[in-house]
Amino acid sequence: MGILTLVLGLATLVALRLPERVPDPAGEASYMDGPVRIGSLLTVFWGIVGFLVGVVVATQLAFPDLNFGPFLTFSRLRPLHTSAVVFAFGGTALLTTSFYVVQRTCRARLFGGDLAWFVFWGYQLFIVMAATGYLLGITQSREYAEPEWYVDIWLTIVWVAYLILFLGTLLKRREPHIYVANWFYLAFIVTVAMLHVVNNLAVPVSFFGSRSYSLFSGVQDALTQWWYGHNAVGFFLTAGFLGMMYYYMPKQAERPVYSYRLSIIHFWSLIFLYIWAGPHHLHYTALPDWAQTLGMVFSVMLWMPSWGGMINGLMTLRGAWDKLRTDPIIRMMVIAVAFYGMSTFEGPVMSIKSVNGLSHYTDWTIGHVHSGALGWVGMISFGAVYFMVPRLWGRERLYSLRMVNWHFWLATLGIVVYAAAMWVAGIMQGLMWREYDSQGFLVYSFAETVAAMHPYYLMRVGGGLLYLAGGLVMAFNIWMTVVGKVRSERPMPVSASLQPAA
Ligand code: HEM
Ligand code: HEM
Ligand SMILES: [Cu+2]
Repeated sequence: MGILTLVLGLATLVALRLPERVPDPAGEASYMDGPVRIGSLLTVFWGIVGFLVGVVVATQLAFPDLNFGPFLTFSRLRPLHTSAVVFAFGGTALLTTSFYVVQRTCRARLFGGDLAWFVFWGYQLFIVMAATGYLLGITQSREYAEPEWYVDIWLTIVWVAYLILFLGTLLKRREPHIYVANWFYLAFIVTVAMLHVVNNLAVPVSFFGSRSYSLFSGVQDALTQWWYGHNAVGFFLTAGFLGMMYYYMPKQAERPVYSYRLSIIHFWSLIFLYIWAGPHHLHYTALPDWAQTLGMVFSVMLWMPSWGGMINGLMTLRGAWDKLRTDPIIRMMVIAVAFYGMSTFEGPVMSIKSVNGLSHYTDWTIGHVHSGALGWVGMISFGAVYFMVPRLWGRERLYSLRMVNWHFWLATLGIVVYAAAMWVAGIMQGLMWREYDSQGFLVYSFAETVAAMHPYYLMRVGGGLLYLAGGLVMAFNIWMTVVGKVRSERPMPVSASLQPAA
């Protein structure tokens, strides 16, 4: 609350002292790209912060002595990691790209003038309030919704403003058609608003204290949390990023979307199915059996639209596959879509009750999370930033394409190491927990299964470091592009078949 007061106070002072604004010479005719520029840079910044904290928590799991209390224990740094990557990195990427995409596909300036600045900085303030709370030990202990009531109220205000901004821009569009990317962004904004409000219904203990009590209890509470948690994956980590895919992939490939009809089917089936699948997080709990089965069935059905979307993305490259050799940005987008396909195949498999009986509580889940997170969410965002930055600063091209290539390989290698280590660790863990001897006694104590994880946790630290290194290469490349440098380097190889005949 102190931070909120301080920031709002300072902002008021700045606003009061600001000289009379010179109206933008291009006025309504131009796009509002100020928040998009800062957002592109902050996406990179938050990415690196989030990956760094990820490497720290991964190292703490391998070496528990590295828990330095009370501020830097695993328990406080873990939500710092998840919020930094999902909400700070992913959220800033979503806000930024949605501002960019909606203006261009509607041929309209963002609605509401400075409203966009309020939404942008208001969201950044939310991130800072949430993160400082975690380190101080303030949490309502709901996964992916840890911030307490005072932060939740602030986010609600910002989010409603975001919805008004987005809808307003759609309404004043000068393009008869609403491009499909905007449907995905809109679904993301509307659903996240609903999820956020319901999941955070709580009564504060006092006006000046941070503590509150949830309106729900028992199994209803669990179901509310996982209705939220699962759809946070579906609408925050999936729908919004699909909006990105549907705009930036065709742009970078210079090809139209493979099938517009498929994209509409993809959209409606995805949003209809996702909302029912939450109970797959609560298999074999006190949740009624029918609800668990319902969650499982809808999860398995989700495989279809997910792959429809993946195929639509990949097939956009038809006739342009050679670009995979010459354009590392396209390569980044393709691997993103491939990981989207992989994690949306793995998810339905894990939602089957008998499989979940093995995978639940194990590192298999963590591997699944990160193939979606590092592979899909991370890579598609990197691709979008690489696409936007030269255009936003009026540069002819990025500082270095070869560095994009380095980033691509470092990140891909990092994901593969991370995911492979977690699959082996997770399945081993699950099998060790259920290993009985001929007399019916458990073969392994829990501590033994923890010790068996050590080598895999070390491998994960290695994978995380590679991914982080890729992020640093990107930060350097983006910065050099912004300051206007162009690296003199050999161009990326052109495939032999495309070489002009001598
Ligand atoms: C350098 C890269 C990264 C590393 C080393 C890393 C490491 C970790 C570690 C060690 C955990 C805790 C696992 C546990 O409690 O057993 C974790 C959890 C998590 N991470 Fe990451 N992470 C990275 C990047 C990301 C990214 C980019 C995202 C999302 C966009 C992400 C999303 C998550 C989520 C959602 C969880 C919670 C998973 C669960 O509770 O099932 N991580 N990460
Ligand atoms: C068709 C799509 C998908 C289905 C059906 C699905 C299904 C599942 C299942 C069954 C679990 C394990 C629940 C448990 O045992 O606790 C899970 C966990 C998770 N999945 Fe997925 N998944 C899908 C796609 C994705 C994607 C694309 C991402 C990321 C971008 C993702 C992120 C997560 C996260 C963060 C968790 C961990 C939740 C937690 O326990 O903290 N999922 N998913
Ligand atoms: Cu789920």
